[in-house]
Amino acid sequence: MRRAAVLGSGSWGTAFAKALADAGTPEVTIWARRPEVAAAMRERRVNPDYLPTMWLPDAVTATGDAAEAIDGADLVVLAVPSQTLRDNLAGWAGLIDPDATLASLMKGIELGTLKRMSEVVVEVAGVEPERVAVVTGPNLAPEIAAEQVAGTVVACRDIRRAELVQRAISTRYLRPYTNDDVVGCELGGAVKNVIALAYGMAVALGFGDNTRATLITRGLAETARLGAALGANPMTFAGLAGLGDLVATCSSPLSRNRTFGEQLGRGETLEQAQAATRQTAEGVKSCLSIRDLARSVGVEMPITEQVELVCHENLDPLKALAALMARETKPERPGVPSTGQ
Ligand SMILES: NC(=O)c1ccc[n+]([C@@H]2O[C@H](COP(=O)([O-])OP(=O)(O)OC[C@H]3O[C@@H](n4cnc5c(N)ncnc54)[C@H](O)[C@@H]3O)[C@@H](O)[C@H]2O)c1
Ligand SMILES: O=P(O)(O)OC[C@H](O)CO
Repeated sequence: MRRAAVLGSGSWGTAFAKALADAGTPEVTIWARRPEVAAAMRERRVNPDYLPTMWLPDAVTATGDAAEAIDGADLVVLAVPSQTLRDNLAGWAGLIDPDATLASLMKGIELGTLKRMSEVVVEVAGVEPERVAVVTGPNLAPEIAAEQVAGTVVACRDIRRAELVQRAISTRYLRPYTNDDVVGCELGGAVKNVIALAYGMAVALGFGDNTRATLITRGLAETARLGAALGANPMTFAGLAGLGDLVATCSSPLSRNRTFGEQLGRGETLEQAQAATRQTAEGVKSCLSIRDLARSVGVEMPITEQVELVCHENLDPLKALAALMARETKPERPGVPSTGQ
């Protein structure tokens, strides 16, 4: 890649820009919604709001003008909150080079349309699905920013484009793998946020490692069931985009979703938890769209259903856990995704 635009200056967009530059992309321009954040990045060489301790490489600059960022970019990276993608991209679509690769970093499902982020990109930008890559995996931005070693996945229907993006972010601290299962990789990233909310609630309520392991394992089971119903390869969920990201997000106090779940578990209301959270905990909105998506294909997602009730119907998290334990008993059947287990 010669020139990359990173649209969104949150923690992941900023850390991803560093990875692109460290991997050898000569020009990386971050677009920030607030011009003062762009100015701070240009002048002070840090993103003061999101990653104040990470120095931006020389190849990275920032602007508040999306057209300036996108101009001439052969890689356009989308890193805004999922529910804002449609409106933002509508303003950017006409600026994107006809052969540019679009890479989505977002982990959510759109409310209302129930579309994955790459589907929104295809629809709004009017591009072929082969031009859209998804980058997802166990990638807590502060750890990548600190050059802590991690794997990630670049999923794309066109394996040549997946390899282009793979090369563009391959550094001594980030090891990308390609995958052609876009559906599975995206669902892994979106659903793990919801399971991490449940995990955070369990942590705050004082539950131990048995509870936590059960939530991770059954959370992965319902993710794989949804994936199988939507045409994903069930084995994707055993990889970095599935189990890897789920474990990282649930285990890490750096996770916004797990932290938000802990706040709910301590008895805070949705509004109180939102007021204390400056960054996006995608699972709070995506629990609604993922629940609806599962229902639309007749898949049971009991943890997701309970998380939605806690977040949006004020259900006591302890009652949500009790409801999960009171479900009808059944065989486990690991590795055999079906709709209703
Ligand atoms: N932070 C991470 O560790 C991480 C890692 C992997 C994936 N992701 C995913 O990447 C996406 C972006 O997350 P993030 O952590 O970089 O930042 P974020 O979600 O907290 O916010 C992204 C940026 O978008 C801006 N923003 C907020 N509302 C906006 C709007 N209406 N229009 C345009 N911009 C707006 C914010 O100011 C911020 O600069 C999310 O989908 C997230 O799940 C995050
Ligand atoms: O901070 P979270 O909960 O949005 O998680 C960040 C990343 O998705 C982890 O891979």
